[in-house]
Amino acid sequence: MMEIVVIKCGGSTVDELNEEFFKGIVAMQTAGKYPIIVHGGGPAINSMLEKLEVEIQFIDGLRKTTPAVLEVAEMVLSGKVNKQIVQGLQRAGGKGLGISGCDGSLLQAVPVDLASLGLVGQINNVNVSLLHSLLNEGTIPVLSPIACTEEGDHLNVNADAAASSVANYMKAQELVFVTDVDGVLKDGQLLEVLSAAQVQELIDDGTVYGGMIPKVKAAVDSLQGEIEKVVIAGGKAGSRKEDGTIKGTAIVKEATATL
Ligand SMILES: Nc1ncnc2c1ncn2[C@@H]1O[C@H](COP(=O)(O)OP(=O)(O)O)[C@@H](O)[C@H]1O
Ligand SMILES: CC(=O)N[C@@H](CCC(=O)OP(=O)(O)O)C(=O)O
Repeated sequence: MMEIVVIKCGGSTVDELNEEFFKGIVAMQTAGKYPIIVHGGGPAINSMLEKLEVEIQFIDGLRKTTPAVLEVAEMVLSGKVNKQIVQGLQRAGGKGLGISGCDGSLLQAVPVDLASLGLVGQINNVNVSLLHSLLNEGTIPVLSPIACTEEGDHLNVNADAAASSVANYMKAQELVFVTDVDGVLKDGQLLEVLSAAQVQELIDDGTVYGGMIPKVKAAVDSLQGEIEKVVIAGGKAGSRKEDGTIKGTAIVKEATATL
């Protein structure tokens, strides 16, 4: 069976990803696994919107996406950030292949709530045969989270949710969220293992807030499929333990330890 690993690169950390990170992904492929990257780019979209003086608004962690915002989000995600990651892979000796979720109807979606959120989508299908062809060609697909509707309209999708959908439709073994913190923290301490129930407690008591909420929710959603474990980890070089393994929070179906 193909061992597929979906790696979500957060926009918060994309500029910090170094050669070691990309070499790690290429090494994963050399070891016989099939990595797929899904990336975000929230901070880069914000800075472009600011330059263009377009209003920025988030509702429950999702960007309100007017047609003007979509144009900028698509340009930044599928143009700038996507190619930055492809370049990182290529410099590390990998066959990075950048593709937007709209190309080949890779990510198909429906609007979440047109009236309040505008052109924001939730994925209801993934073109798995196209992704399998790309994997079988030896490429490392790099997906930007712009999806399309049956009518061919483009929608902006939260990248954590997009990564979780790709992992579920592709029946991935692992899903890793790479972000700008070492994992889920409580009082400054890294929580190494969390169950779905514990994740909900941490949201309810405010320990998990903001951009960490869609990540832990996407992690819990993914555990309903074949995936046994989802990891939230830091992408910076400093986010590694002394033995080189990446620090992180594993979210599992059932955790044994209490918080
Ligand atoms: N309990 C928590 N532990 C760690 N980070 C948290 C927690 N709650 C909220 N956060 C915030 O979530 C951020 C990561 O989410 P986000 O900025 O959306 O990253 P990304 O762009 O990688 O998706 C962290 O930088 C931190 O500010
Ligand atoms: C609908 C929605 O919110 N889309 C996100 C897509 C990018 C993203 O999710 O980037 P991060 O992973 O860096 O947060 C946005 O426009 O910011």
